[in-house]
Amino acid sequence: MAISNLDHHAPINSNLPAPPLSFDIFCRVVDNFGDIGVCWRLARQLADMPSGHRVRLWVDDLHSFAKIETHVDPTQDRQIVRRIDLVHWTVEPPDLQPHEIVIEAFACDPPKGFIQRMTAERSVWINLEYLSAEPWVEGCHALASIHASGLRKSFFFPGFTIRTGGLLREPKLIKTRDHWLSEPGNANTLRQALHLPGDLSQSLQQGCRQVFLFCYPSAPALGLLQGLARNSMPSVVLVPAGVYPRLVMHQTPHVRVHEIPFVDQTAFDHLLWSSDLNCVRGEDSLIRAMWAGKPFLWQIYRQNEDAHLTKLQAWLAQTSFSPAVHALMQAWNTGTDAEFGERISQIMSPPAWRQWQHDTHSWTEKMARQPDMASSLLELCVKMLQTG
Ligand SMILES: Cc1cn([C@H]2C[C@H](O)[C@@H](COP(=O)(O)OP(=O)(O)O[C@H]3O[C@@H](C)[C@H](O)[C@@H](O)[C@H]3O)O2)c(=O)[nH]c1=O
Repeated sequence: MAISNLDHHAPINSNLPAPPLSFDIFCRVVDNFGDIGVCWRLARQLADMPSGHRVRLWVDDLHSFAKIETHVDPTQDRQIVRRIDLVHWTVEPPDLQPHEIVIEAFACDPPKGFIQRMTAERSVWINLEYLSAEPWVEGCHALASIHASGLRKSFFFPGFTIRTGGLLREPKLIKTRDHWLSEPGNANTLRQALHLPGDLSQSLQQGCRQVFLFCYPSAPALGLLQGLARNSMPSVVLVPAGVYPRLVMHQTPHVRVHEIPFVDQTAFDHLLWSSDLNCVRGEDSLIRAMWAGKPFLWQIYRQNEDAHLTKLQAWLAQTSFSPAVHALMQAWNTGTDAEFGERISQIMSPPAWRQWQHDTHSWTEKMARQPDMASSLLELCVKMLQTG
């Protein structure tokens, strides 16, 4: 395998080529919503850029997609949603001409016939990798290998440092968040749209704690309720339907649990922004919780041989959280309900909570100063087009 490393920090030759560009993004939904979540965000950000890039997104599972984007019709093999050309990627995919840039998400193997046509078109081929904070990522970002077709395929690694491909962040996201939060009516409108019962909405308006819970079934969620119960402030825990169905049986008058419907990615952000504590999972919601800037717990997607725990440690090492928050995150991923409940109740003491709020806020600010992923990806693609 021939490997080359394109210097992605070198300046772009501004003469070549002129935007707008055209993109194919291939997405196979392996599990859950993270694969399509990342691809959809990326597709939207590219299509929304002022240059007016053309984006075509190939997705094999339209039903999962429709849960996080209500405009998607799972019965339609071709449709335009938010100016993006959607193709249902079936076992017999349509023979379409490849665009200039082909993004293969998470090594999902575009169709063979399509790759052959990419050779004729000399399309730029990028493999978008999963997010990891492990140190080796910096050394592998933007490396290329020569595929059997003769095409060069470059490996784009998102990440938390400037030597990686960065994190998905729409332009002015932090300003948009602050503007949305500055109008308290926005949170109320969101709660109405989620059909929250009047008494819960009222409690939240009166300052009761809002907790958003998006986790895997192995999370010590009962421990979370126990920890919240020990705090003097009442809580309302909002759980997307199907995420933890048994939890509602464990609610008390002091810690209420309410199932909410799945929402689109914009409303998902609003939910995170308006909550006091966010429990998130996987890859994409971690980043969204980070942009919300509120204390959050991350449950990492489980991998064979506990590889995910190494990733969790690598990520924690890059944050500026206290040892108590490190232990809390570890307990959220591997601890019992009792252990987690004890730790969360300790961290809810006012000084520890303020410290966590402060540390999350500063980490978010630091990350928001780095280049965002879509811009870095675009920069790499332009260089690839220039170098041929
Ligand atoms: C609950 C909810 C989620 N979402 C979106 C937010 C995210 O884009 C997406 C959830 O994706 P994640 O947070 O990544 O978690 P996930 O567990 O759904 O997806 C996982 O899939 C595996 C295959 C990956 O390897 C994991 O890393 C992870 O990405 O769903 C909504 O838009 N509305 C909702 O109501």
